[in-house]
Amino acid sequence: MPDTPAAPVLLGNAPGSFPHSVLAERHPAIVRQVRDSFPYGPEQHRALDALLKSCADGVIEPLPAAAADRDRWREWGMAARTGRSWFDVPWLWSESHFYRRLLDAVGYFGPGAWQGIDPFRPVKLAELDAAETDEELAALDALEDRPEDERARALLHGSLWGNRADLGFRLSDTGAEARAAVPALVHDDSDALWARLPPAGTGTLCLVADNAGRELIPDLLLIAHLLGEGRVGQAVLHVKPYPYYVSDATTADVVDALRRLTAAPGAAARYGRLLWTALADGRLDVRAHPFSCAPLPYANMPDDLRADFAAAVLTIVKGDLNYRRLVGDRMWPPTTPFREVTAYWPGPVAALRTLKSDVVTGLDAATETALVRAEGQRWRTAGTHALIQVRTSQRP
Ligand SMILES: O=P(O)(O)OC[C@@]1(O)O[C@H](CO)[C@@H](O)[C@@H]1O
Repeated sequence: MPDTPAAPVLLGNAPGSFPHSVLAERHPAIVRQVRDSFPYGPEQHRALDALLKSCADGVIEPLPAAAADRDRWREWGMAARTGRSWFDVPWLWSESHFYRRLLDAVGYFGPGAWQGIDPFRPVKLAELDAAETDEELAALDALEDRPEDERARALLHGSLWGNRADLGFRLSDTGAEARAAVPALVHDDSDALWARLPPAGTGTLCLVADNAGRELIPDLLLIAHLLGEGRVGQAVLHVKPYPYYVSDATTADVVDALRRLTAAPGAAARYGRLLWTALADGRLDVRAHPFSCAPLPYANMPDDLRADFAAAVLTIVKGDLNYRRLVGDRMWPPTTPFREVTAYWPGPVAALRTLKSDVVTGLDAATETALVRAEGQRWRTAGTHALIQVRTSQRP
């Protein structure tokens, strides 16, 4: 980032700030929801109590000696954070570590009978089964006789706005779903995105998924369209290796979404079958890299992941958290050029995101002024605005 001095890293220690509210209010609400979702035993209830206490007024403890991922967390900066308040370390690190601890508390990492049981599965499934999902799938039928580029654009916007379907966000902001979205994007590089995905394209698309359910379904539909219409030869879907940020997609969620598609009537089932076949013949691959749950920005990504993204004609990075990791979780002035903060990314990259946290880059000054005039700073976190940002050249 040659011309861009680094902005301050976001911490959670300022009462009244959005990061502080996530640590002080959203995390306890998540613990309550998880506790109510399963008939956990006394050991798990005790561990959840201890986690609540630690998050409120305790410090970050070392991982258990037997934890299989101790070395990984050491590489991810565990030593420097151990013994410090959850509020005083980088917010991204603190949040990410919270999910690691929550899974530990409910026995997800085992050994034992609860090993591998996703504590968020009931809320994810409820969303997948909702009537709104039926309506969204039925709407695909009306698209079928539209020209290809019109379908492509509709599916891109479906994937973008699907990012509002974020269960963690809704838990701490109960009015979020009812609030009307503002359809005009705060930044729209979609022409540059389509230029990377021309008809008769043979390259590989990477899509770094965010939420399961009503976000993952439109992501899968977009992938199906691009494969089916020959805009890409292959696609790689990056998901989380374990449950994360409540509704983030794992491989199990991909399977649930595909089953939902193939069981639906009409066009939805055709998209589902296309994807099922593409998985079988290798045109679609699902990866769950450990770094996808790392508490760090993507600038720290390991070489194997870097090679994946370098080989893609385009990587689409979905959602708010991935955006924070893409540009660095910093309080950038909103007019900081997106191409500069993503200059480290090894290939062309596109961000599709609804705005649900303070971090934003790449806006023009007039847009920022108009947003502030209309909403103060609320536009950054309300989840009502969205953006499509693309950086195609390697260097700014
Ligand atoms: O990545 P997503 O699902 O779009 O949003 C993630 C989110 O709900 O969680 C974080 C705060 O916990 C913020 O980045 C944002 O509010």
